Amino acid sequence: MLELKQLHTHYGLSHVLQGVNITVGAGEVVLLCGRNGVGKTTVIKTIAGWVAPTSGSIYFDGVELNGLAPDRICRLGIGLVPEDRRIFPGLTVEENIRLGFLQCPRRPAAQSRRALEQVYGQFPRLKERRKQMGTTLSGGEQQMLAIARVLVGAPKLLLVDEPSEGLAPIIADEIFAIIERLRADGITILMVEQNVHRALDVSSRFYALERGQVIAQGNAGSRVDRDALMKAIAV
Ligand SMILES: Nc1ncnc2c1ncn2[C@@H]1O[C@H](COP(=O)(O)OP(=O)(O)OP(=O)(O)O)[C@@H](O)[C@H]1O
Repeated sequence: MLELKQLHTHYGLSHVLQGVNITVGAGEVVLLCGRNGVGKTTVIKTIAGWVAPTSGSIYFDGVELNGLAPDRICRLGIGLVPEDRRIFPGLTVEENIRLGFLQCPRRPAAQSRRALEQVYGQFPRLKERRKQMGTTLSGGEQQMLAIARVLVGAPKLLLVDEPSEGLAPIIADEIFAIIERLRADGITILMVEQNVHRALDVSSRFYALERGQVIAQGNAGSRVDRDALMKAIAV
């Protein structure tokens, strides 16, 4: 579904991605991990078109994404849940979710009510709190809201950046359970996560980055591959 080939990205003179090769197959949850500042978020932002690559290519369902604007990439079926969640102040939970239709209108307007009911089915807590201001939700609920807002756009591929960041372990577990459910629903996910042990339990495969390059990759279900990963990133 997604293929990054020899991807290089710079911020000015800083050469952040140095030839990254990553593939994500339909229905997989792929974990991208590594130490702070190695370029994980930059991979996600480059795929979503927020940052332009200097060279290399990105193919999504056979379409080359390089040079496309973020809204075009979104319409092709790639949804990004950013690290900072970006809940809009002054808007209720439901209004925040509805922004997902505007941000990425892949669904005909007639289907939006159904899409809303569908995400409320997946996130009953958001339904209960639909009239509450989005910014007054707890951290875990705000993460759910950020995911729900992208899901109403019916993405084929979900990019999720550090979903458990700043959450208590028990709340982080809820978020990982959501990732697991989305995977069971057939949604393809590329996830950046620092909580490697927990993230591996809901992933199919993993890649580890170091200084802008892939230094380890393997199957999340393989004990040998997991041990090699832990050695490579020393967690
Ligand atoms: N807009 C920017 N301008 C200049 N440098 C940047 C910019 N964004 C990120 N960087 C730098 O690029 C490098 C990679 O950053 P990136 O956010 O991709 O890393 P990361 O692996 O996601 O880190 P973390 O785990 O801390 O979120 C870092 O050295 C960072 O300081």
